[in-house]
Amino acid sequence: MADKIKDAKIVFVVGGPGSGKGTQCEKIVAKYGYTHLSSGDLLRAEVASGSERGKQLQAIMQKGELVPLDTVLDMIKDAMIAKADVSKGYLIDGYPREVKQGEEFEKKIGAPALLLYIDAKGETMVKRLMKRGETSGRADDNEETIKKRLDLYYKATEPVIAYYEKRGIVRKIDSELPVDDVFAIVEKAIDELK
Ligand SMILES: Nc1ncnc2c1ncn2[C@H]1C[C@H](O)[C@@H](COP(=O)(O)OP(=O)(O)O)O1
Ligand SMILES: [Mg+2]
Repeated sequence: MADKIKDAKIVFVVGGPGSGKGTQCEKIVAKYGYTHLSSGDLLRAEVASGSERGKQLQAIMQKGELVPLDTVLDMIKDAMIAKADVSKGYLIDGYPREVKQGEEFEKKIGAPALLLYIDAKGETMVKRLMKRGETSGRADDNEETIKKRLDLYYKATEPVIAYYEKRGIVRKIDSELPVDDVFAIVEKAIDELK
């Protein structure tokens, strides 16, 4: 079953909370026809379903912690397989959150062709998240949880970037710029893939 997605282009989209991953992914989908899979959105959908698993996930996410690796990976894999016939490529947004998650992804699914590192300053991310929190309805867009998410990002996720830098597939994107200027840099990185 995983054979179907073995040859697909896989792009990891990594960056801190509020750095602009979702914003850029939306634009990539519109221009390139990629499938956007946000691990956070998949998890929040599970929470919204009201299932028992959803309730456990909500408790973890509300604390700003990482949910168990196998749970996220299974959800991503199922979503990838569901789109295998129509997808030009996959944007894996918000995953891997830690090096171990990247290793498991490659074992069970495949290797990424590119890692887009969406880079913004800590203070910029906090500002954007506080603003997003006014309308997002996300339980984790509040000051206390934002701080925890940022700490965890620096501790667990930045090593992910270093790990893939050694493989030469990281493209760092300056996400301090206005959205369209950020996208101009993103486009170059995607175009190089062809
Ligand atoms: N380059 C940019 N300039 C200004 N605001 C931006 C931006 N990119 C994203 N935003 C806004 C949109 C959202 O309200 C908020 C967080 O963006 P997001 O795409 O939801 O981030 P992420 O998915 O990385 O958490 O910041
Ligand atoms: Mg997002």
